[in-house]
Amino acid sequence: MLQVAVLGATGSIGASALDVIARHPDRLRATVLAAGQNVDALVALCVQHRPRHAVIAAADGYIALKRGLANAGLDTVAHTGEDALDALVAGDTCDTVVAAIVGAAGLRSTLAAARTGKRLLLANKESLVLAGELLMRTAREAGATIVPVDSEHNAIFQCLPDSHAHAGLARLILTASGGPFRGRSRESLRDVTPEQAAAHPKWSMGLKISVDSATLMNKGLEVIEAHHLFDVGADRIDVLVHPQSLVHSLVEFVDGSTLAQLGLPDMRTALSVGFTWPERIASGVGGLDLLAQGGRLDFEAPDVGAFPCLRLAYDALRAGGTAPAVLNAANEVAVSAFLQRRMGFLAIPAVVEQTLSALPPVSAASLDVLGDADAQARRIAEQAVQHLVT
Ligand SMILES: NC(=O)C1=CN([C@@H]2O[C@H](COP(=O)(O)OP(=O)(O)OC[C@H]3O[C@@H](n4cnc5c(N)ncnc54)[C@H](OP(=O)(O)O)[C@@H]3O)[C@@H](O)[C@H]2O)C=CC1
Ligand SMILES: CC(=O)[C@@H](O)[C@H](O)COP(=O)(O)O
Ligand SMILES: [Mn+2]
Repeated sequence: MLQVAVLGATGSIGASALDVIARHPDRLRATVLAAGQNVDALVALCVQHRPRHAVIAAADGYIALKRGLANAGLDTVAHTGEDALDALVAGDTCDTVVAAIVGAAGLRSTLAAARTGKRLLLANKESLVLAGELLMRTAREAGATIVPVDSEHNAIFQCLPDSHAHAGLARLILTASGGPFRGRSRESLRDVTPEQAAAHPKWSMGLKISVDSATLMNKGLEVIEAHHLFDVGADRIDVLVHPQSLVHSLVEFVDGSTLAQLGLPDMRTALSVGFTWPERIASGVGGLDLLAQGGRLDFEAPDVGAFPCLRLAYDALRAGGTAPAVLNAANEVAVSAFLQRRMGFLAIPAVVEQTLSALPPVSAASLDVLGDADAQARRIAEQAVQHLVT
């Protein structure tokens, strides 16, 4: 029986992970559920899944969580704070961790899982963008198994089963849906609303990643994520827009073969792979009927003129050091300001670019250096937001 900690349980990935877990009561059990601030949703999940521990990040939610669990007649133990979460992730109530907290807030618990050699189903791409070398080294040294569950990286993972395949690798091709604004000019995006930006054409996801998909920053973060996961340089990672979102990514080999993984756009497939790979279990996702899906697979080049975030991410990866951490932090500030209607959609790449220019990269030697870069970038990006709106 795999004992699973689901971090970000109240989110979109959390829901998909818990759906797969509930389908396999003989093999999978949710023992730890963690969320940010949504106490009611966390208690409801505890009623359904009966974990041993529930963690709410926001300290002011602790009493309500404790009371909610008691009122529901559960013996689930309530916790709050990052130290408590780290201890649970590292402890023996779980052997498998679904890392699905959104943003840099997920780094600490992701690292705690890696440090203690757990099976890590990694959705929280920001932790790899921020501290990829450190996270991969930590996992390697501790013997942790990282299974990427970001759909593109999960596809590549399935196409690269062993070191022989890796040795013959020519390039990775990440597919992108193009987001809700595919085909539009840069100027036409000036007044788009958060609702329009968050309306992803193919995937049902949290707000932050949906906006990232609309700017193509999601694909930029994924290029950096792929670099760390598969140890491939920026020059051998390409992006291809594929509006049907049925081909989840491709791997080209030196002999001219290209392998791809296809399936309906539903994260339960990638999560199922993560739980039991190399064995496959039912995920609840049906098979892919290509004719029913329209009978065609289209591909086009990304438009980096209209969507400069993709170029900024490649630049940050090539610059190295703390640049990806700065890119990530500035993007988190900018997306949040856009969602709060403090600035327009086109200001997102502007804030990221200004922050990157203000903070030249230094060697990302330690977690402290990366933490400082993240904090400085957030301050500078916030100033840029204020400057843009005044
Ligand atoms: N959704 C998807 O299909 C995909 C998502 N991903 C990645 O997975 C991650 C999660 O995405 P998604 O599920 O869409 O996001 P959601 O916004 O739907 O969910 C985010 C989750 O993180 C929790 N959370 C936020 N801040 C904290 C914190 N400080 N401590 C603990 N928990 C916190 C939220 O809790 P609360 O509800 O209480 O606020 C919620 O459970 C992101 O990194 C995203 O890029 C990758 C590929 C696909
Ligand atoms: C489901 C998933 O993995 C997302 O990251 C998805 O890829 C977003 O779609 P875009 O291709 O539009 O960024
Ligand atoms: Mn993805």
